[in-house]
Amino acid sequence: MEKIGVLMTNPMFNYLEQELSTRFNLFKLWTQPCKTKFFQENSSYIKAVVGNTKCGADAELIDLLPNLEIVATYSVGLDKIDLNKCKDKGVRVVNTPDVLTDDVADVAVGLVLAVLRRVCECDGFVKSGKWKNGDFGLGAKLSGKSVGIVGLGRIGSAIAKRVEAFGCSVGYNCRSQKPQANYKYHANIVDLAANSQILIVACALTEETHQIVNRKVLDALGPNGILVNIGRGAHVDEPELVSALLEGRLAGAGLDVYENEPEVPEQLLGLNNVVLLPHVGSDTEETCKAMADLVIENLEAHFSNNPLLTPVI
Ligand SMILES: O=CC(=O)O
Repeated sequence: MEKIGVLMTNPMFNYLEQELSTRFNLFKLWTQPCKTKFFQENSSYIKAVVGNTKCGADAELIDLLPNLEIVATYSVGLDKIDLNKCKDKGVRVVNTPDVLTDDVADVAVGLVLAVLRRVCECDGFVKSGKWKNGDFGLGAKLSGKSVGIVGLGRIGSAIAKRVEAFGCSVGYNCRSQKPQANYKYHANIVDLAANSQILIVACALTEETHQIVNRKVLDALGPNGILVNIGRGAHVDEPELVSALLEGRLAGAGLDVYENEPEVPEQLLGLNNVVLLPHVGSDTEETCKAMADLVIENLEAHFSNNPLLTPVI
């Protein structure tokens, strides 16, 4: 029987690429020298798209694929998929929730500690031999601080659990209050920021959450406040974040995500009170394998007419 056509939008984890190519007729979009010719010749064979946080399935791609049945993203975030278009066209959508929750929450706490305890600066201090000339300065304490979490979904809740273990008080902002959550709910993010020493962004990127962290929020967090973002770069008004840091209206930031990855605002590169990661929240061997397996299992379930494991649509 002819193998089902699957289009991968850009390079991902090698294991995923290999496993897909043993099961499906795998087309790698990034290897095609002429996209127009590629789609003219192959679009009718493609029944599935595998995307990720860099490139998913926008309206243009979906329209180019008349026999598309399913979009599987190798990510929990859905912001690179035109969900309305998928709904209209009856295209199923799956993502990789749960398996990455712990890793992303770990990175959020790692960023908080790295900023407060100046871990990267300390590392540079020792490696450059400066320690021989005198002691390193002081950091700030995490235990007992107030932490505000924007988005109390799977990842936000995992972060809350972790910072609770540090003796922190937890508040959160979400579209609606979570009846099960034992944390203080703030219907307004400015309110949450005003009552937090550390603000952690952990929500999904949607129209409503685009630049949810704006100047007002940063000013409410204040000159002793720390911002950590493990959601999406577009959650934060980046120029406002840069100004707040440069003008001392914010104490520091820990970022794993940026609006135009892999571009990072130039001014952030020279700041000691900022810790920058290259969008690696879920990038561990264990979790990437689990995410890849979930993509494959979802596709296999779909093409065998079995229920999807992690359906979005
Ligand atoms: O950013 C990572 C993801 O959405 O999985």
